[in-house]
Amino acid sequence: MSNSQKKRLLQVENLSIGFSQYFKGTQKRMIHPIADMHVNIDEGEIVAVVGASGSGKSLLAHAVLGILPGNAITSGSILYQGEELTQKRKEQLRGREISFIPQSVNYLDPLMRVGKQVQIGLDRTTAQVQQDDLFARYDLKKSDGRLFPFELSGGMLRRVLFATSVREGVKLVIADEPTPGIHPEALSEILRQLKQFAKDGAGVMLITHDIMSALEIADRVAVIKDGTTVEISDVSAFEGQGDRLITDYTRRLWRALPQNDFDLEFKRKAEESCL
Ligand SMILES: Nc1ncnc2c1ncn2[C@@H]1O[C@H](COP(=O)(O)OP(=O)(O)OP(=O)(O)O)[C@@H](O)[C@H]1O
Ligand code: NI
Repeated sequence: MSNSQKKRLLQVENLSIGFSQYFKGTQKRMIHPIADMHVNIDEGEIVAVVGASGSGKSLLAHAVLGILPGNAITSGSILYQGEELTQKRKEQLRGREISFIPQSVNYLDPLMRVGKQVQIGLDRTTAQVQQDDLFARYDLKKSDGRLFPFELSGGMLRRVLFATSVREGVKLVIADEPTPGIHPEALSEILRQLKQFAKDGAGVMLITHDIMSALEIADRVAVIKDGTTVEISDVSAFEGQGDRLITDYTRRLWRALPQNDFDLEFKRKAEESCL
């Protein structure tokens, strides 16, 4: 897709998420893991969301999908195709136009055969053929479809999760850590599939710890720290010593990658300058 055709698909502004919690039995308090988070995704664009564990990446995804727990209180705005994404609209779009590849295999139904789970949302008459096709694509045996989740390995379950997200007419794909525990061929298949979603015009939010994979396929990278967006940069800024990156935090993240083997003096100076 050329730039001139690209349209804004998702726009998250000033997102804050708090939880009311009981402590000491009866007293109530609020915690605010997310404050003033923002991110936007255009049609045909892959935006990677990276950040430390607990920084709020999954909560961002869950807020867009409308699957936050009941005690969550959110503020800010989430626009999808220029219109406010209300809870009702989230529920209508989820699993259809907006597809979710969850972080945990616990999202699968433990009591349903995995083949049936992959068929959810598919046209009845062609569901079996499509399932066979998806299983082949993700290196699963046809007979695996008759198994229950507990009978599959972690890597196989992740591939089943991926298969549940591939639907015709998908416009926004939210993939939360889709790659851990996946062997290299399946990893490149998953990255290829995410790229294909984007090529077909969908927007992709790729949440990951795997910055190298993210840089391989993403157009832009949003860096999240302590529940806030610290930077959104073009992937091209992740080169050399990261001089084109905006924040020291992101520069440090980039320089800390194993292949960016800068000399120690440089690392020390970089660290001092961010303290
Ligand atoms: N239901 C909840 N109630 C209270 N706090 C929560 C709840 N869910 C998440 N949090 C807190 O919000 C913060 C962000 O959590 P989140 O799951 O979004 O992190 P993450 O960036 O996805 O981490 P990881 O990379 O480990 O998956 C964490 O500190 C977490 O403890
Ligand atoms: Ni997470």
